[in-house]
Amino acid sequence: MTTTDIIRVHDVSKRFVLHQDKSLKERVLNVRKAREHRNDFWALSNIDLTIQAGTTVGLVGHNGSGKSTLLKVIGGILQPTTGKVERRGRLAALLELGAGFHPDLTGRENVYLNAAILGLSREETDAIFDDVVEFSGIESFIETQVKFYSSGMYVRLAFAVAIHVEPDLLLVDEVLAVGDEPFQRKCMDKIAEFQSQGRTIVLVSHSAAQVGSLCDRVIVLDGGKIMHDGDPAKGLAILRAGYEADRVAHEAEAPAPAVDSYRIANATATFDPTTPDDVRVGLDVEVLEPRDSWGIGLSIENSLGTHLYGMTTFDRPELVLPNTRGVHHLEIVLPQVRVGAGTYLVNIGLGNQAGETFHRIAGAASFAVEANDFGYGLIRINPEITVTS
Ligand SMILES: Nc1ncnc2c1ncn2[C@@H]1O[C@H](COP(=O)(O)OP(=O)(O)OP(=O)(O)O)[C@@H](O)[C@H]1O
Repeated sequence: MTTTDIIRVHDVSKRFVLHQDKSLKERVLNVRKAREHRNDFWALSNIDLTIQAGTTVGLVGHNGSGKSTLLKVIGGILQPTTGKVERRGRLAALLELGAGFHPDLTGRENVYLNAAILGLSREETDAIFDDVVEFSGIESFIETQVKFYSSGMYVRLAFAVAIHVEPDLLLVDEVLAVGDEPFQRKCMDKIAEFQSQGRTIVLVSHSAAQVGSLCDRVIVLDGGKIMHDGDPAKGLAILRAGYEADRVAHEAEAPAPAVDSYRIANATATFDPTTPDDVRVGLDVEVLEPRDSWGIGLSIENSLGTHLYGMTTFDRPELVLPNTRGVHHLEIVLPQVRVGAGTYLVNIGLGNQAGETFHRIAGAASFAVEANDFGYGLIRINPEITVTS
């Protein structure tokens, strides 16, 4: 390790053994054959990485890609099957909900127990105790056994302890998502303060916004292997592309919707950064059986499923849509769609004002925004920066 390295993960693989025997009887009968019945599963394969002190690293990936396993291996909570992990400095980890807390002890007793595990003396814990309780915001429950805590209360107390023991390295799994919004904001402020103090943070998050704004490095895991290690915007783009591929595969499996009067025959969407930032949606609608009236609904979502925009033609009463049998081509231009880099889905539905749906295709078309103008995030901004004194 160089002096600035705080973690070094060297060729680490982690195998879990999944036993397939279902019943105790089967297990007793198969006691000799147990080895034949086990299924090895590699949750991590040949992971190499070095984390420098003072950096904030985000671990992202699909469910089951190995993020939590890697975080636990980094934290020494799980031993790798092969390879080794070197670590320096004081470590505080917020992993599974309730991990590190004894259910029969009170909040107060758990604070002392946790702090002791993290290397603090009784006097040192006395000195931080009031701040821990104040930060957690659960003063009135501090003498209650933690088995009676809600999941939010667990996380509040665990995070409060973790940040007050002055760790060099903070590991945070998805647990923070459990807290309510004001508490999450308070945690984010604290994490930002940690960053400014030069501490190291490794976090697992499903929130692209959180990772994009906090991390200076993103590691994308897929099937226990590193797919990307480095630039956060690129990492998040790779992750989104993966979600999009899954969605397309899922759509392909979905049964075709019932169609009676109107049908979406074709849909395309293109993004043109030169126009500037127009999204052009081309739509072929086949009128099979004309009704009194019909309209189009359109919405845009990102590949993490966040709904960004929606409209219907019913809100434009002056618009007259063709209503004779045959295929009609329409174009809907959405100007100035200043969304950040990523792939976006266009959902289209045909129906009437009474709420009847004739045909709807989720993800009827998609468009890609290649790059951000400057910085990163859900929207694209090109800031003007001037020095005024
Ligand atoms: N103790 C265990 N025994 C057996 N398999 C395990 C164990 N822990 C994790 N796994 C498996 O290892 C794989 C990786 O799990 P891990 O929890 O690291 O994924 P993750 O990326 O954090 O997922 P998520 O986003 O769902 O939290 C999963 O397939 C999981 O089922």
